[in-house]
Amino acid sequence: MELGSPRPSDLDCRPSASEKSKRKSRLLVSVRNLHEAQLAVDGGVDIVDFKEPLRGALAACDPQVWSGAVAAFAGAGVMLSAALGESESAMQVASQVPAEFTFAKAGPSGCRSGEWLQRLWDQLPVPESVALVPVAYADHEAATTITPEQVLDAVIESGRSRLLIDTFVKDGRRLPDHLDRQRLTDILQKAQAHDVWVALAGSVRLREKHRLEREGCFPDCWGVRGDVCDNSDRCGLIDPGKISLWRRSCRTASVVPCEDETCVSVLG
Ligand SMILES: O=C[C@H](O)COP(=O)(O)O
Repeated sequence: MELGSPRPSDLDCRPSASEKSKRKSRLLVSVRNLHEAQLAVDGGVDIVDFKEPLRGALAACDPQVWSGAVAAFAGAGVMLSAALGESESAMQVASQVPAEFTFAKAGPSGCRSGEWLQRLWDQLPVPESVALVPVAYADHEAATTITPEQVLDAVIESGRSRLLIDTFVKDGRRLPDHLDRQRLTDILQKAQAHDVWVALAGSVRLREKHRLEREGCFPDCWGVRGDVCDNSDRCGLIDPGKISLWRRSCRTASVVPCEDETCVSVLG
């Protein structure tokens, strides 16, 4: 069953065995410096995303790290991404994103309407070659902004083609604590119907990825930081072994072939 087609029941929403093999997602890992970026590249991630976890959900790294990344990884077969921070700080650093980067992500904090957000996206001075990735927060109230559904509508209305859903407050609560399966699948279905590429993030653990996939949530990309760090501390050190587990999960089976959490936890 394609995500854009009607779903007769929750049970039918689960993909068949043949569909499972087609469900592969990109893997984005957020790093804070070039050393961590090298670990991510060595671990085979698709997108290396630069952000400083100590300063918030989507805080930018020093632009010197961005230029160092171009020198180190251009031609390494990996896409580079920059977190720009929230609306106002994003405006200040957007023009410094290297043209060699593939993506730049801007947070919606304080933007209280779709029009407001669209104005922000239009005004951000990212280089033309860099795709702006609008961000929605699952816990939007904490960021004084609109819901992920409303952000998706603004993305569609503005003719943009990407959306990252993340969490604003990193307090242990995770994406599914704010957005239930029904809302997530509805968002993904609508996005797919409008050719919008969606990345899901927000303190997601590997076992939750597996569970969400069993429930029919198949984003184009999964974004992680905390779950690939020692002790799942997003400000801690990156663990290459955890990157491998995520990479294997994203590149091979999107859905683990069992239903119980014990089995999932072996993989996750
Ligand atoms: O863009 C994705 C985020 O970096 C995810 O970070 P997190 O897993 O610590 O919430």
